[in-house]
Amino acid sequence: MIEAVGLTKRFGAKTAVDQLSFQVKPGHVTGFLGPNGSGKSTTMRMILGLDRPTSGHVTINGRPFRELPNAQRHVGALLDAKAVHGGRRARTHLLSIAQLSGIPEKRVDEVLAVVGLQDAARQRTKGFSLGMGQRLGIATALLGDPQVLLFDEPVNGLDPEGILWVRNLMRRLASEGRTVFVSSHLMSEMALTADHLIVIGRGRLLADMGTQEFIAHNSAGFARVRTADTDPDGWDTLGKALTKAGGRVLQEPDGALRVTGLELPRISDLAHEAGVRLWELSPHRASLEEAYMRMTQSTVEYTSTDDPRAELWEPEPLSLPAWEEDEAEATAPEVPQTGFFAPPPPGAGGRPFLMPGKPGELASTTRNTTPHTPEDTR
Ligand SMILES: Nc1ncnc2c1ncn2[C@@H]1O[C@H](COP(=O)(O)OP(=O)(O)OP(=O)(O)O)[C@@H](O)[C@H]1O
Repeated sequence: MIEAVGLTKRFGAKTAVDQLSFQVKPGHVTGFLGPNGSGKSTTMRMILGLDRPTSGHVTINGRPFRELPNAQRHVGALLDAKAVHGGRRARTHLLSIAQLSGIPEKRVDEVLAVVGLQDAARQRTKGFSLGMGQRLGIATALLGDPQVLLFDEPVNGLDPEGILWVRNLMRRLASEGRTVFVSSHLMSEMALTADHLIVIGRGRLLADMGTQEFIAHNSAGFARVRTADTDPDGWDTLGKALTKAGGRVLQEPDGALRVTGLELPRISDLAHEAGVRLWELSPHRASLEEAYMRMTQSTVEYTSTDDPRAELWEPEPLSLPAWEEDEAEATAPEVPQTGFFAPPPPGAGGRPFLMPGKPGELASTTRNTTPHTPEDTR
């Protein structure tokens, strides 16, 4: 297990890591997420004893890295795949590390086979592609058969087959009871690989929770409901029935209704009771990428003027049906409230979510400041 307590690192006036406390537990792939410059690499370097914390501490299986006897046997890490002597052959590179750590030579050939570099074993690494370098870095991390593994952007430069291989490798290592801590900017990949997430922004902890829980907490799903075109009044009848039942109803540009706050079976029952035929009733769940973008948006340091995130907080494009307008006038603040509406499907515009007030406090979506409930994610 990796445990950080109040971990802080300052470089002059710059606080790269700010009072971080978290645990990375064995048996899980824990994703480490954060925008560029948020302090991920600095945190990993402190875990590995390469940077000294300004305050706080971090331990691996109860000990600081520098106090671990024969650390290579306990901890394997890939921080920078390019940190290899280019004139060395891949096998020689691994053999030199193995010999320094008392690891038998046959293990070198084992890890070369695991990462699929047997045929390149005698090539000099300066001729390696980005993907081959990543594979060699992963082989180096696995060399001591360690219980704790750290990977900083392990899928950088890998082709789709390589990405799938890394995903399966991480999951297998975790299923063997190892501690696997991996950073990546590829959200779709993280959603498939990590079962737990630690998210930081500007060096501070933003979230520490299961991947599915993170998505549920930081985005709201909704139901799309379309009434039969043959019944022109159907949407109005249904909208009123859903609103009366406590649902929040917005109208999509194509005439469908977007409903939050009601389960799909309940929407179906209400439509049936109102005598309205449905042509569509579908659940929409947010992606990890959307949840992550919403949570970290105000902690991003480097933003292009052409930032694709902009579409996540464009003015709400949906209209309020007539039966919602009275309620909106009574409850909506003069300045639109962040997190007030359910988010749109990815890429369709929407509003940002509330940011946590202090480190570790969850960003959550609220409607009229009511706490988020699991039902809201339907
Ligand atoms: N040796 C250093 N001296 C001064 N500042 C540093 C040093 N190392 C990191 N920083 C600063 O600390 C902050 C965090 O950097 P870090 O590399 O840890 O972020 P990161 O989350 O890994 O970013 P990325 O996703 O871009 O790799 C940045 O503002 C960076 O400029």
